[in-house]
Amino acid sequence: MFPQPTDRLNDLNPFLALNFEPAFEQLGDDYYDTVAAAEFPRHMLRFRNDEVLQTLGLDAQTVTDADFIAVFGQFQNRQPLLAMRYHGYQFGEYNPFLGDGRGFLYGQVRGIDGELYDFGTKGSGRTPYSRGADGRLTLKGGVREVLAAEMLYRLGVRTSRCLSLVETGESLWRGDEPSPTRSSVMVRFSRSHIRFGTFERLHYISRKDLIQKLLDHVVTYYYPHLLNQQDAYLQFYRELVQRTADLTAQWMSVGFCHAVLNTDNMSITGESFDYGPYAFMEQYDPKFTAAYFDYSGRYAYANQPIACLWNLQKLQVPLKGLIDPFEMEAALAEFDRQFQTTYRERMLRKLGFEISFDQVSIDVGDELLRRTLQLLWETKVGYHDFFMALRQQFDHTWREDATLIFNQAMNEAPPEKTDAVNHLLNHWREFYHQVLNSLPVEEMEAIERRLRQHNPITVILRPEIEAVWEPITQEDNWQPFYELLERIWRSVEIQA
Ligand SMILES: Nc1ncnc2c1ncn2[C@@H]1O[C@H](COP(=O)(O)OP(=O)(O)OP(=O)(O)O)[C@@H](O)[C@H]1O
Ligand SMILES: [Mg+2]
Repeated sequence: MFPQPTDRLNDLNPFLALNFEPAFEQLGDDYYDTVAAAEFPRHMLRFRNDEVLQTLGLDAQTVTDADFIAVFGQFQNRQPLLAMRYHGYQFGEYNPFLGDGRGFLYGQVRGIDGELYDFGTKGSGRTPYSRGADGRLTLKGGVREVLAAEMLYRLGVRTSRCLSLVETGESLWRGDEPSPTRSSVMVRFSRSHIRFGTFERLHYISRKDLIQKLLDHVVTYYYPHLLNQQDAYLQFYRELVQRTADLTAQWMSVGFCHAVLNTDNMSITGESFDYGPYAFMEQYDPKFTAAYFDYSGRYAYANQPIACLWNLQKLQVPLKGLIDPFEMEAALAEFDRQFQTTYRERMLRKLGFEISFDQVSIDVGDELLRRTLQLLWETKVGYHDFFMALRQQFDHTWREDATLIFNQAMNEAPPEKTDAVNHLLNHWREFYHQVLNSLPVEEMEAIERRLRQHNPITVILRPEIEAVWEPITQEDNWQPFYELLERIWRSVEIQA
């Protein structure tokens, strides 16, 4: 049933014919260990990301499933495979025993956009950093990461994506999944796997020379516009602060809780990756915590900005021999403003509006946002349900008559809450009505369009994910998973 790898020669397998650029490899072996991939008993391609193939300049029609398996399941004909070395702060504690313990950097290539990308594996076998663990990824873990990355990508979050997921035919034992459970190997397509923790390790081993070399590498490959500029290192840090603040705002606006914001899961490109125990929150709840082992709520939904800020502050330690610490602090002080600006902008788009001098002012926008969050909090209406309802029910008549706003929704609050809820809702309606009326009538179309672009009609709350996992685990039925992916891809209208 499953295609098996053929003997296509290197130059016939489109992946092996790509022009690999050994950027990280050229840094030298202070930064990685050369490792071998595990040999798996079986290879079943469960997911291939044909959209990513486009970024690679490949025509999906010419890439067979067997090509995927040969390269991203069997790891044929490619060396060296590099287990990257890194440390990290995990839940606030420094851990010097990390590193790619179940993955490696398979290779790096330029996309047709001119950017350098990593193929990084997860679940590809043991390495010197496996610490007694099996080096494997559960199939469910792989499925969850595919879904998160595709959903976030669609919602305009700067994220890595999964290029492939191959089921590998082994039985794994895990404390957090009914075991034995199935195994997989995933290949991630990412801007970079250099983590904050990659720098932290070099500081820990007191190698300022290696820190500088890595910093030069990061600027050259990921911040090339800063090359030859004065203070390029400081500007890199400043831009990373900005990108990370933007990323945090992107997560928050889409109701996403990453759950494991350790410094080994923070990319120096400001891209989001490593989707383990993440969750999209059902109802607006600042304290919502996704990882069952996060007892203190350190990485709760609303703590994400402070957690990322803390991580950026920790990154100053390895950088401080090369960048003025006062300047870094000043750059970090911009985090909050950047976060607020992006969060406000994204949330107002979800409400249909654009902040600008001839549209909605910052003050009005902030007031609308405050009232919206209060309404969500008090009514406990689903976070995504609310915005989905806004998208689906929005009508031009709302501009004429405030009582028509949401007249089909949110009448289902528990009886004891009805009065308070109605009161809040009425206030919200009036304010929304006022904002609509402050704009020219021609804006109504644009508002409708924004609502379609920023509010997904499909979300992947835990029940949705479990609903596709059940048929896979019960009867090896992958259809619901593929259907969910289709719905994710169609969940928002793509901006022209
Ligand atoms: N099953 C495993 N076998 C070996 N090492 C593991 C395993 N699971 C996790 N690790 C190691 O534990 C640390 C934290 O793992 P985490 O769950 O954050 O994901 P990951 O494996 O790091 O992958 P990535 O961060 O690239 O998504 C890493 O050093 C990782 O390599
Ligand atoms: Mg990780």
